[in-house]
Formats: sequence, structure tokens, C-alpha cells
Amino acid sequence: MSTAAIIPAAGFGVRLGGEAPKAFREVGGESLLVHAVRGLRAATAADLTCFVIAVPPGSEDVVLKLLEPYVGTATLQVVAGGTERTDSVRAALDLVPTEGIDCILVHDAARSFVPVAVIERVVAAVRSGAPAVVPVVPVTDTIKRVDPVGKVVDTPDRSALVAVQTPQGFEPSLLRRAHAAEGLGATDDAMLCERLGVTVQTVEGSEDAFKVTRPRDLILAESILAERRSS
Ligand SMILES: Nc1ccn([C@@H]2O[C@H](COP(=O)(O)OP(=O)(O)OP(=O)(O)O)[C@@H](O)[C@H]2O)c(=O)n1
Ligand SMILES: C[C@](O)(CO)[C@H](O)COP(=O)(O)O
Repeated sequence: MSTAAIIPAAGFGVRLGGEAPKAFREVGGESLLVHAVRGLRAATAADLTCFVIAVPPGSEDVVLKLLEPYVGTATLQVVAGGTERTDSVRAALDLVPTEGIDCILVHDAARSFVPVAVIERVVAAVRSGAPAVVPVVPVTDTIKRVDPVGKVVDTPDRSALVAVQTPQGFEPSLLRRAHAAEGLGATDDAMLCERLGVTVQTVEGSEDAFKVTRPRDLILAESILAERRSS
């Protein structure tokens, strides 16, 4: 049995700004997408045999050529993404083989520097029987719920809150069932499983699995990469 990786990489990255879609922005001379693929490949215990990447429509051929040198013996397919992240994941999921895969990872191209240990923890938890697994880190700010006019409604107990990262790992038939249902408003794939009543398991994430979202995140990404290259 082996793992398939879906990488949603079709977002523009409005919050990051710039001329090119976010997944093509470079850190240390290589695109965020290449870093993400290389990171997943480094997780040897995950037994990754299949990559499906959702990209901005029109860039499929360019991305196929760009990534071929990085996937080793794994298969590589590239598909046009959709309007929302969920649409992009769904388009990619349609191309994942239905045989021989016991875990599907969904991993944001924008979380390009996730450590190998996190990826392997997620896959191990799925293989141990958890149908849906997400890596998480503690919340460090006090979080408040606010009403539409900005007034505080309440302050949830922070010890019960976590921030969720990717890769998220799924038992394949569950992920297919989850995406067959209405995806409106879902900001991650685990949420679609929760809507089916499935219990989602958490594992320890990492600060390095942060999502490149705003311009300053590129500086953090450069510094993580420089640290890794020098060690
Ligand atoms: N229609 C979309 C939107 C997002 N994504 C991907 O989902 C991941 C997480 O999304 P985010 O980082 O929020 O990216 P964007 O939606 O591009 O960012 P923004 O909201 O700033 O435009 C990214 O790898 C992004 O490329 C996608 O494949 N298809
Ligand atoms: C999937 C995700 O990265 C988990 O934190 C996140 O929900 C993506 O959300 P975004 O609004 O597309 O950044």
C-alpha cells in the first residue's frame, strides 16, 4: 500500500501580492511548489507513489515540466484548479487511483517547509486506523469571537484551541465521500469529514509548517531555508 499526495496550488495569493500566482513565487531560487514537492518526497516512510497537483488554469503543461525532475519514481498529474481551495482539491482527487492507495495527503503548496516528521506522523496515524488526521500547533494569541459590528461576544478557552496545518491525511474512501458532499464554506478537508460526523484525529504539527500568506512570510521562509541549507 502507498500514499497519494494532492497539492492544491491554484490560488493566486492575493494577500501575498505580486505578479505571479503564489505557488510560483521563489524562495532560495526555487518555487514554493517545488519546495512543497521536495518536502513530501523526503518523507520516505510515507511511501508516496502518486502526486496530483491543482494549478492555475493554463499552467498545467509548464508545471508538469517543472516538477518532473522532482517526483522520482512517483506518478505526476497536473490538473486545473477551481475557484475555491475545495474545488481544486476535488478536481485533483478525481485523478487519484482508486486501487493500491491506503492514505491520501492533502497539502498546501503554500506550506512549503513542513518538516518530514510531521508528514510521517500524519501518515502513521492514518495507517493506525484514524480516518482523518490533521497536524496542529497551539494557539498563542487570545482568541475572541466578535459580532458583525466588531463587538466581542466571548473569549473561548484557549487551552481547547489549536491552529490547523497541512498535510492532512485521509482514508481514501472517506475523503471521496467528504468531497462528494456540498463543500460550501469549507476551509480545509477535515471540515468536510467533520460534517459527515467523522472524528478527526490531531497530531503534533510544527511552526515550520506555517502557510506563506503575507509578504513578511517570505522572509521567514528564506530564513528557514538558509538554516536548513547550513545544517
Ligand atoms: N482556488 C484555490 C485557492 C487556493 N488554493 C491553494 O490552497 C492553498 C491554501 O490557500 P491560501 O494559502 O490561502 O492561498 P490563496 O487562496 O492563493 O491565498 P489568498 O487568499 O491570499 O489569495 C494554497 O496552496 C493555494 O494555492 C487552490 O489550490 N485553489
Ligand atoms: C487548509 C489550511 O491551510 C488549514 O489551516 C487553511 O484552512 C487554508 O485556508 P485559506 O483560507 O485557503 O488560507
